[in-house]
Amino acid sequence: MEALDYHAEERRKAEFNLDEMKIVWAGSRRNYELSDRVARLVASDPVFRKDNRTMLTRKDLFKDTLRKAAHAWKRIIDLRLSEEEANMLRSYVDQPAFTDLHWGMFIPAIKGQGTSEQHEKWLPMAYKMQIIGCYAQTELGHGSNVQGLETTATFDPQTDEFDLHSPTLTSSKWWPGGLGKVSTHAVVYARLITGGQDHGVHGFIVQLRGLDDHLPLPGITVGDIGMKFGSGAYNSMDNGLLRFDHVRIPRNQMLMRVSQVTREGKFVQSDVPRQLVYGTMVYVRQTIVSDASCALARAVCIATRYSAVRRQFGSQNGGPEIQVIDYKTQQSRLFPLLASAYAFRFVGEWLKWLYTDVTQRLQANDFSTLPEAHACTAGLKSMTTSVTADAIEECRKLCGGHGYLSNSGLPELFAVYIPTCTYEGDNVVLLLQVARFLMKTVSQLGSGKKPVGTTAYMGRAEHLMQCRCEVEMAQDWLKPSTILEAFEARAVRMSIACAKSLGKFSNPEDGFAELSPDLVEVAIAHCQLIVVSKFLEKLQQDIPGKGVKRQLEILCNVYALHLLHKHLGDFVATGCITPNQGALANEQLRLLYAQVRPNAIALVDAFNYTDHYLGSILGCYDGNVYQKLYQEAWKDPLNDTVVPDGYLEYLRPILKQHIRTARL
Ligand SMILES: CCCCCCCCCCCCCCC/C=C/C(=O)SCCNC(=O)CCNC(=O)[C@H](O)C(C)(C)COP(=O)(O)OP(=O)(O)OC[C@H]1O[C@@H](n2cnc3c(N)ncnc32)[C@H](O)[C@@H]1OP(=O)(O)O
Ligand SMILES: Cc1cc2nc3c(=O)[nH]c(=O)nc-3n(C[C@H](O)[C@H](O)[C@H](O)COP(=O)(O)OP(=O)(O)OC[C@H]3O[C@@H](n4cnc5c(N)ncnc54)[C@H](O)[C@@H]3O)c2cc1C
Repeated sequence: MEALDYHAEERRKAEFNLDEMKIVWAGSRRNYELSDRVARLVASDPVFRKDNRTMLTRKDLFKDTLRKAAHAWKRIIDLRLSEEEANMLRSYVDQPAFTDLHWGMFIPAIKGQGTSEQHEKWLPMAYKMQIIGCYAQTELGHGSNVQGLETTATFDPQTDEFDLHSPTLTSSKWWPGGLGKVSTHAVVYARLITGGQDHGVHGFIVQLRGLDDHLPLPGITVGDIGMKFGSGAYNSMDNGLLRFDHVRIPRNQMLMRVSQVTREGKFVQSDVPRQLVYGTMVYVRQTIVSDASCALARAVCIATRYSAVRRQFGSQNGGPEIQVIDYKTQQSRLFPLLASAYAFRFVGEWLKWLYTDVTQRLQANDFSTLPEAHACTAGLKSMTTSVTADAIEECRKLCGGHGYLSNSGLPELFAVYIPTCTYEGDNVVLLLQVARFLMKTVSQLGSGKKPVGTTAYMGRAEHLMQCRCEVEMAQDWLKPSTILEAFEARAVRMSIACAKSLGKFSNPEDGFAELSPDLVEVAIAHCQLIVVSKFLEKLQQDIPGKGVKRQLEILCNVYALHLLHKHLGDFVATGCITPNQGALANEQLRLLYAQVRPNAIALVDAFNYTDHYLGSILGCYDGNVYQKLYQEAWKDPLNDTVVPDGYLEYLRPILKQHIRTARL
């Protein structure tokens, strides 16, 4: 018997080839096939079940995470999965674990900052998981200000060793994932001291626990920092604390690609810029942008499918009520998020390319694009994660009361997702880095140095400062060049206005501090321009499949025009558009929502998420929401007994007292 599909009618309405859209979303046919196969593999494996994890105690959740990680590793070995497939498998297991840090930061830190001898020694053990590592940078007293870290690594020429020490309480390492209970090793960031001189923060490979007994090595105090936000969620991770009491490590465990310490204790700074010590963060920030599109797509998929099932008001002659997805307010809240998921997907693809390019250049000692890579990864990480975190909460509200149920999947997704706005760099701190980069670019405009890459538009500042938007009718807003010019003009005008205001301060740092809220806005305008322009560039490509390109054009316009509507104040205040042109953009936006509507379910089907990965009754593929909610309610442990525990001690005495009082 064919399973019932409550979304069948919605799926029939789609005006594009879904299979081709799935390939666009995955990036290529090969990616699609790999990811589809691995997602199904995980979904069909009972060990990877996750429907009960919010009910587990912290200890049980942690053990469950260890069990899943061990099983995942066994599957990876048994099936001889490639590195790419293994990464996919871990992400579909969908439970934050120490392995995220081992593969995602420990190994990349050694690869990026180690010498070839260090690669040869450490990477084979790490790849085989004979050692497990984490990334120990943040301290109790300092996270954002990396130069303010206090842990010291003092070179002792007598023994050819570094002495790792935590001189104060605030120098305790605090937060590193995987550190609390699992890691045998860490890349530790500490101030390098040789001959009494402080050379700033560098990375060191430090063994923390015995490989036979897992006990902390002498001089090391290590443990978990405690429960975090939400139930389940990020509590599967052992974020840890760590203190060193004069722990000795050999000299060759300092990561020495950027700087070296010789046998005599001489500090040698190579040609490589010191910022490469921050390279692992740049790598991870880049991956976070692609992950943002996945998390956003997940929330949007749940809210869209549920909005098509849910009906409220408007029944005519006893007929069905209106699907909430047909309310214009629902569409105006939901469809921009759907469009943002696609937009972040494409900018993530582009950022991956940029990162690969900069890595190849660095290997050839070309450091010219490093500032641009830093600004793009910092800015886009910040913008996409802030939008996604807010969007997950918006999707919860879009699902009404049932969105607040744990089994909607949204509370846990929110709890797991929100720290991305903080880790790998607080989002405001990162936007201020982008603003610095933009102010530097503006200050060089008259010097003959042509801005390149994502700031190339600033080279056309003269035109962009005085151009007038030519929109006369709503449909004029559909011209890519019109949209692009409006976003470029807004970004350049905001940058130049801020640069002028900065110029009024005698001390530029004072000016930067004073104007920082405006500078953050400037950075956001620049990042939004990057996302819009990369979406438009994507549309220049040959995109096969009936109606696929057309749908992407609609989504691109929704993305750009909803931003224009949201930030109308910026656009109008900088004189890029008139208030009337703003109103026309809004009119066009409403027309676009009507075009998205029949395709909405198919557009979220294109994410190709299994029900296992989505983990949401509201978002399940077949839309059989009510029956599943009803069945699920009875599985709650509170319903194991008809009369709850505690009735006799606490409820009955009150009730009885009530009866006595009533009798009086
Ligand atoms: C429902 C279930 C779902 C389950 C999902 C499961 C999956 C979960 C996966 C989770 C895995 C992810 C785990 C994440 C773990 C998190 C890890 C961390 O957080 S690690 C710690 C991260 N820490 C930070 O990011 C710290 C932020 N601070 C900094 O980066 C820096 O201190 C600073 C950039 C803010 C300032 O640095 P400073 O040296 O003081 O720089 P200046 O401002 O003085 O700038 C000097 C100069 O350098 C340039 N610069 C700065 N940074 C970089 C860089 N990274 N690359 C290149 N250049 C850089 C800067 O622009 C300046 O340039 P100049 O030309 O001189 O102006
Ligand atoms: C779940 C999670 C996992 C983590 N995993 C790791 C890990 O594996 N390894 C690791 O080393 N670290 C890890 N961290 C730590 C993380 O990287 C830091 O918390 C992060 O970099 C922010 O630093 P902070 O906590 O010092 O925030 P703070 O800098 O103290 O921020 C507090 C507030 O001050 C503001 N602020 C700070 N500086 C400025 C400024 N210059 N201008 C304006 N405003 C400012 C911020 O915007 C924020 O509002 C993790 C954190 C979390 C939450």
